[in-house]
Amino acid sequence: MGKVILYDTTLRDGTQGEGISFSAEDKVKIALKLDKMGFHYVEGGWPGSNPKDMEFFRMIREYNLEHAKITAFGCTCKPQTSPAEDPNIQSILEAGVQVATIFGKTWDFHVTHALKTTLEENLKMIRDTVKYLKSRGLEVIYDAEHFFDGYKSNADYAMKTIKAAEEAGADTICLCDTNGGSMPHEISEIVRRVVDAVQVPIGIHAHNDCELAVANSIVAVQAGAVQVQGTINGFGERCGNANLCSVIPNLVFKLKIDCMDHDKLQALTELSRYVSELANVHPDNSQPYVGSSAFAHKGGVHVSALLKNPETYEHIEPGLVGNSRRVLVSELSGMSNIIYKAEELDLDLDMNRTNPETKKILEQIKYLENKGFQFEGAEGSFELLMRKAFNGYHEPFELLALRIITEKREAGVIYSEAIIKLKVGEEIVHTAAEGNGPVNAMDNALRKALEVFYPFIRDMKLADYKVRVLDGNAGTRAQVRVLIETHDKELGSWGTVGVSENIIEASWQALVDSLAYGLLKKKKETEK
Ligand SMILES: CC(=O)SCCNC(=O)CCNC(=O)[C@H](O)C(C)(C)COP(=O)(O)OP(=O)(O)OC[C@H]1O[C@@H](n2cnc3c(N)ncnc32)[C@H](O)[C@@H]1OP(=O)(O)O
Ligand SMILES: CC(=O)C(=O)O
Repeated sequence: MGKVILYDTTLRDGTQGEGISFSAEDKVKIALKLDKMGFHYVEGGWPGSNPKDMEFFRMIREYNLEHAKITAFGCTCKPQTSPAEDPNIQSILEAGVQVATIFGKTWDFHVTHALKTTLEENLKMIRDTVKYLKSRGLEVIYDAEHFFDGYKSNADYAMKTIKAAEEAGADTICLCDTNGGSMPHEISEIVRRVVDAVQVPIGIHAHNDCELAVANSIVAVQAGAVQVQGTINGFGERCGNANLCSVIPNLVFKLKIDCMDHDKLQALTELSRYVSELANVHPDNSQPYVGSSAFAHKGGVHVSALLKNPETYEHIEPGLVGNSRRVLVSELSGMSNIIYKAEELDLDLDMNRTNPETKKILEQIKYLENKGFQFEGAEGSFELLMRKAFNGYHEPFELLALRIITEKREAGVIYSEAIIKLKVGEEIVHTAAEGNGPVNAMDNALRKALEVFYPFIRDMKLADYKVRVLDGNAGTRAQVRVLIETHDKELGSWGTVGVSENIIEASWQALVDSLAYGLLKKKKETEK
């Protein structure tokens, strides 16, 4: 198998996914990234749909792209009209692109029930539209909407529609599994028949309604398709499109098909997270290849083998797609997890299987996890725990007393104040601070007391604060887990955890670890 052309439709079909929207500026940023990665086509949007998509086409013209051709999307002209008078087609010309992607109807049922026209008229619409855009000097990709459903319903008519596109001069015909309901064996067989019957290159555009969009894209390529359409992170209408973050490494590493340079593929994880960030959606941790759990190892048996050879539990080397290996520490850990983690964190601790402290700390982790702690997202608390167990750690401060008052005053305003007494070295600090709630007041008071000794904690910002009720049936008596993420410009981000039946106590534990770990990181940084 030779080369496969990558066609990204994140900016068009991707934005048809629920909750996904990009500004014109963000679309430009994504298009530039895709270009840099070596994507061959970037579908920028439907210029006839909305002013933002048209604005994208105006903005992207200012850039000289290295690899990608920008395509503008639209449908065939309306029944009984000509493309020259169809505003949707005219907007494609206005977009100033060199490539138009036009979708047309394949399925007889859609022609009669959605377009409400005749089968003959639909063929004319396809022919006229493709011919018109070709006559205006554009490369034309013809997306055969519902091709597989159409083929199953009336193969003869489905073939006539793509023949009409071919005869009118379409440069590529892309077969769409629009409703995402086809099985791999159907895709494979139908693509093979089409490839034998037409001369133009064939593409595949698969939706994920049966969780098969990636598999269907792969079998289509094996059956002769040479273009794959899909989106970053699988964003798209309903259940999404074929996820190119999976399709591409599958093609390159599993089928040895040339579609992206290996050095560019190393930016795939970053691309995936960048697109999620701009879409303002949380990255899907369990995404194959690029998710943060894709190479995260939790079970003790796995980690033990991994230490001997990573290939025992990894199908590829994570760095090939720019991802990295992670070892999680939890109640499912064995000593291998602890030893691996200590090495990864570069802890100068004498940690090995024969050292009884290693076993003790493993037991302590299991005990704490059983109580509701979770160290997977709290590497700060985990490292402090290990350091405390190995005796080389001195707490940077000690709590002597804490009092929090919450008062509801006139006009419904809630007010909180925390009064705190700490021992820092040999000194006693006694201070108070207000906040918009008890946790905020406690945070402010703790920082106020410590800033005198450690001024750099001003730069450590609370980036995230999550509370999870652990036993919902206990109502307001329930145990809660607080996870805090702290960020510092210089030191990066770290997570800490606290668990208690009292939300203030759980927050206190996580807050104390957050600052104590920040101080430890700072100390390590200055000693470097
Ligand atoms: C399979 C796909 O994902 S295709 C892409 C789908 N994406 C989108 O729909 C997002 C962008 N769409 C839009 O902004 C709007 O739908 C527009 C601007 C394109 C059209 O808006 P309106 O003119 O108000 O039409 P509306 O959205 O209500 O209906 C779609 C029309 O397109 C027609 N149509 C659908 N497919 C085709 C086709 N291949 N060729 C020609 N006309 C088509 C429908 O029959 C319908 O026309 P009708 O109102 O005369 O029945
Ligand atoms: C064209 C397209 O997006 C589809 O048929 O799914």
